Amino acid sequence: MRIDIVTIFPTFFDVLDISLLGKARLSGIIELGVHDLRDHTHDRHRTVDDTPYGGGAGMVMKPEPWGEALDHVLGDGADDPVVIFPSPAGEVFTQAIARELAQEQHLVFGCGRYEGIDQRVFDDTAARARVRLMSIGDYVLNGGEVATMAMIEAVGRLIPGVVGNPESLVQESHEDGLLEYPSYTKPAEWRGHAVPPVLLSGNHGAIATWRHEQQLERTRRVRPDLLP
Ligand SMILES: Nc1c(O)cccc1[N+](=O)[O-]
Repeated sequence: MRIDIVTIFPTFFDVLDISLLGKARLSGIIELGVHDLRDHTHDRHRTVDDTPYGGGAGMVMKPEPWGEALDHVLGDGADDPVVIFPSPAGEVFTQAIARELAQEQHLVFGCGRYEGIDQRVFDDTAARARVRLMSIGDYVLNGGEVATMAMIEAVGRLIPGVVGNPESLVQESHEDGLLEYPSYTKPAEWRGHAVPPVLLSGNHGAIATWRHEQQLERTRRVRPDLLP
């Protein structure tokens, strides 16, 4: 998979050189390009924003630099890219969407800042690529970089070969629509807290039953909205 990111803060993504995603890049499983939007400006101040038509507070990101940057990143579009713009006005990013995106050949993330990106950038891009505005939650961030990082991690770890043991992807929160069960490791007793005896029983059937019951109880208590 190829991932491209357009941002005014390219060094924000230096962290993608480490850990699992860094290894995936070294092994060629993931190819990453980070592009500075200001490289697609042509004035002395490398201007990327301007005042909003219709008035209002804040600044809006200009269409020209975005148009040029996305022309560069999308190329002829032969690999059928999906262009994702993190936005509070987007569809909610879920594990199911992460699984969908992990099947794609080419993802492009457009990180907006200020009051957002001129709408015509979305419209112009949608004429030549699949465009999705995506939200990671109902709260206010200063831009799309943090959301992009979260989505890249959620998608990247699902790409075959990125996570060493694929089994570890199966029993996780949201993977089966439920929250994950509580986990324990040695010692069997710690500060007066004992590990649930069933986990020490060696009875795999009973352990599986207990874990599913814990998932249901936790989901009912914390995230009843996830239950059918
Ligand atoms: N919530 C938010 C925002 O306020 C700004 C950019 C992106 C997001 N988001 O992805 O959720």
